[in-house]
Amino acid sequence: MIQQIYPCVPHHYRYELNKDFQFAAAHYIPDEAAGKCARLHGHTYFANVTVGGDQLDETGFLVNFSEIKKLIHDRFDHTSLNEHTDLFHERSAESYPTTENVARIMAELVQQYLDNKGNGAECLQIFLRETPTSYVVYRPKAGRA
Ligand SMILES: Nc1nc2c(c(=O)[nH]1)N=C([C@H](O)[C@H](O)COP(=O)(O)OP(=O)(O)OP(=O)(O)O)CN2
Ligand SMILES: [Zn+2]
Repeated sequence: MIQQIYPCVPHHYRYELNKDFQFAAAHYIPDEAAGKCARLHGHTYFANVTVGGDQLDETGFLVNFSEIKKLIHDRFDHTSLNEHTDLFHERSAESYPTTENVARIMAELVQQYLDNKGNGAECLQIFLRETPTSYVVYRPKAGRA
């Protein structure tokens, strides 16, 4: 089972939920500067999604753990990230499937789901490990005034 200490995100919500899961995916970074990563290769990504909120739903959930996993896992597992052209493309570096961009897009997908759910929950952090030695932490609200 995935067991790891993740960085804490500061917030004032009463509830904080975390969901760990993994997915296997291929990708390449479409830029020669990426070196060996410009060639198609694969990873088992390990993800931790952090959601905060004050209001539970009628089931007593902030959000169903399994829905958080499904949102990302069902979409990306055993796929090539570069083929998700609705999310990733080669026209700008902000849309290359780098760990940073994958983490940000995961946060956006989770937040869209939470917005539709309607109990004010918020995606606070994505921890995304691409290799045993490389990971990114993305916090949607960090850097805002
Ligand atoms: N800032 C980023 N740097 C790199 C990314 C990235 O997404 N963001 N991606 C890659 C490659 O895709 C690669 O899969 C990961 O690179 P790296 O950590 O160098 O992988 P190694 O397993 O070779 O690492 P070692 O610790 O040297 O074994 C590259 N950079
Ligand atoms: Zn890679």
